[in-house]
Amino acid sequence: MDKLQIEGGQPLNGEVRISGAKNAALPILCAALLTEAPLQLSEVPHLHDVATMLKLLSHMGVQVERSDTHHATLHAQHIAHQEAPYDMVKTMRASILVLGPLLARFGKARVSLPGGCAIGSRPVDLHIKGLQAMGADIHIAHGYIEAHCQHLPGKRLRGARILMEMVTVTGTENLMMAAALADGTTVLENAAREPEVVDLAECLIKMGARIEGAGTDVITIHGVDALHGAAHAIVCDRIEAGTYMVAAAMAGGEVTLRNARADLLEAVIEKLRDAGAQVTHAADSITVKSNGAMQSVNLRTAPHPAFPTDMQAQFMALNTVAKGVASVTETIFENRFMHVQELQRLGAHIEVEGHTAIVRGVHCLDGATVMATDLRASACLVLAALVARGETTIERIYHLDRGYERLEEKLTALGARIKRIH
Ligand SMILES: CC(=O)N[C@H]1[C@@H](OP(=O)(O)OP(=O)(O)OC[C@H]2O[C@@H](n3ccc(=O)[nH]c3=O)[C@H](O)[C@@H]2O)O[C@H](CO)[C@@H](O)[C@@H]1O
Ligand SMILES: C=C(OP(=O)(O)O)C(=O)O
Repeated sequence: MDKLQIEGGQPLNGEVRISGAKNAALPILCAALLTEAPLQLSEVPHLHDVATMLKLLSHMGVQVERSDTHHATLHAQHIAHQEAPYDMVKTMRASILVLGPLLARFGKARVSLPGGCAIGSRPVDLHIKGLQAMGADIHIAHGYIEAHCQHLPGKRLRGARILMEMVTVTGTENLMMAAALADGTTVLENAAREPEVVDLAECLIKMGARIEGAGTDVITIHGVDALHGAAHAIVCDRIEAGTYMVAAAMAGGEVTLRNARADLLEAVIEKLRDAGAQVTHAADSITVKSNGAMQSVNLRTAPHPAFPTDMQAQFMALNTVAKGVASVTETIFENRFMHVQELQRLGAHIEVEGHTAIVRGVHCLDGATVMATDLRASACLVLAALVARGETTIERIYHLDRGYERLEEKLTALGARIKRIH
């Protein structure tokens, strides 16, 4: 299994190009299932999760053509199986995103239940309830969600008003895709406002969907009979961008992110400024300048546009070496403090009380061997290692490859001493 070895203490300087967003690419790849015409995608990030999704879609019969690593054309003309098997779903929860499109276009779907993961139990009950409100007949058998709408007129889902009791990102995306081909109008209330939901809506609109309100908490979808092909560039990854911004703030130096949008990162930029970093931006770039001396920042995760849970672990790393005491509260996932124990191995002072971690900044962290447990926990350990004294070895880095494209190459170009050991 690959490991990362990082020699801490180098400032970061230069430019880094941010890739397309994993969390936008995954639903948009599934949107290809909604049409028999080709969907041409650019800015597709080169990530393990994207490869897994393409494997799942190919298994169903989608033809995938790659002209290079960042372009993919998906053609879902002939779908042989409307099924997502356990072996594929268990490695990537976002596989649940095939459920809405399959049911909407083919009137049936069989998708393995995703089950829990390191950060929490992550049920999909709201995806199921929403599809049931649209008339689908759904039951769970042998660990699979078995859904059909053969009994409905035209074997089509029907539009419905759906009030989602919690804000769910993939739940909103699944229902928006299903509603795009439903008979009548669907109104999603308490919808997720994340930029990745907006990017999916923009792609669906290019494919002929009639969607209003994406980016607000009420999304209205007027179902159409069929969607057509389109070309779409995936929005930049705000979480990858945020991770490099925290790296620059902690390590000190001046880093410019290209293909990055400050308007998608307002809560993160505000916290970085509170911590003492200088952040400036242009239309599609962000620059972070820092002398490496950070102040502690309190934070509380919540749905967009508030502070994202996917940046919580990275800011925990920042707080471990900042001046003062910070409280970090996680409100989205029940078990997203797996990095705390590993940060403690590097000398961090952190106490966890329920959903809040109290972090007392220390003068310096010391390199050690640590283990990555999930995607953002892994990123947090990389950030801590960049400023720790001596060498840190991070084991189980396959989690990082799910969500960060060429991480060690990008950091090396900025001046970090980091290498992958196979
Ligand atoms: C592929 C993708 O886009 N992943 C992101 C997506 O995950 P994902 O879409 O899985 O996360 P959700 O927004 O659905 O989860 C939010 C909360 O709602 C709960 N919930 C969700 C659905 C449901 O049917 N029932 C239920 O109780 C979850 O357990 C969690 O506590 O949004 C999360 C929250 O911003 C991010 O951390 C993930 O990076
Ligand atoms: C939790 C994450 O992803 P996923 O929902 O794909 O597990 C993440 O991107 O931080």
